[in-house]
Amino acid sequence: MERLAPGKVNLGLSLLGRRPDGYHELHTLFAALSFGDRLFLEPLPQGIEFRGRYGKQNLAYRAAALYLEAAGWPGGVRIVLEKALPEGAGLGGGSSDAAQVLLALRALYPAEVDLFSLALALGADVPFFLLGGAAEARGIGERLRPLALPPLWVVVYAPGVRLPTPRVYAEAKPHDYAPELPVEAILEALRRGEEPPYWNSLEGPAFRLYPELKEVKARLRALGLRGVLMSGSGSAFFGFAEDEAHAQRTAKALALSGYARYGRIGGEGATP
Ligand SMILES: C[C@](O)(CO)[C@H](O)COP(=O)(O)OP(=O)(O)OC[C@H]1O[C@@H](n2ccc(N)nc2=O)[C@H](O)[C@@H]1O
Ligand SMILES: Nc1ncnc2c1ncn2[C@@H]1O[C@H](COP(=O)(O)OP(=O)(O)OP(=O)(O)O)[C@@H](O)[C@H]1O
Repeated sequence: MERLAPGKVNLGLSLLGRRPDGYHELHTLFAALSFGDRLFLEPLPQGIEFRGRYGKQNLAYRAAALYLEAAGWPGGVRIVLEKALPEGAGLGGGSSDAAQVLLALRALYPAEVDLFSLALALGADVPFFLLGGAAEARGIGERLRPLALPPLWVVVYAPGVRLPTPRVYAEAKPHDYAPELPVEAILEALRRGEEPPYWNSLEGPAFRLYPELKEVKARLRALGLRGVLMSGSGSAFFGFAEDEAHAQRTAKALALSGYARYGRIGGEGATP
């Protein structure tokens, strides 16, 4: 069984405040990309064979162990993970891999298991990837409301800066907190091809840690992309191109200095 584990971008991310448990209350819009990692899974009589980095620490491996244990299933699975998304870039790579493993194992070994709870235990971004497409998220990212997005050409660029998510959140200060995102105004601007009125509250902490990221954002704007924003906890940025030719040209120019890809979000073609 082969599955695409799509990446994601956050079409706006507002930090509403800090919770007693140390996590931050979020308001964000997730959008799955049309590209991502690839997973190959096949059933085994027992045990988990995993081929990919980090071994048993890999989120894909951990998702398999969690599901098989929760389902109480003696069977096992062989997983080969083919990474295509840059790690620690804010594109949800590991989270998406984990969600796809949960979905694949439920297909291989159906059981009365609360996939959503297993996903949330693996990470704040994992529940979204059980849905795919686009969704408004609250809480730490687990309270989801599906959204309909117009089809858009998106360019994603990650400079070679690895930004660990916990480090960026740890750097967030109360002056980085912001109100809720204007969801309807954002969707309307995206539909009209205008500059969306969104922001990412984690840019402040990320730019304090790595000031050179400000230049990255300015460069993507100078290339004519619209709605340029850092995704998640970074260091990846994204922006919208006028059409496929513009997206292709821009990704090509950016590929000379880091990870750059173009693809689609929204419309019916967003999720595989
Ligand atoms: C930045 C985003 O990617 C936006 O989509 C997510 O909020 C982060 O999701 P994630 O990478 O799955 O994050 P997790 O692995 O669950 O958490 C990593 C660390 O980020 C911090 N964290 C995460 C989510 C959140 N709402 N508040 C937080 O403060 C916590 O310190 C946590 O220990
Ligand atoms: N399958 C995986 N793919 C990538 N990283 C993984 C995986 N499993 C564990 N990791 C570890 O988790 C860290 C975060 O992975 P991930 O790629 O999800 O970060 P991210 O792109 O910033 O995601 P997010 O947007 O959720 O913060 C990596 O730096 C790596 O150390």
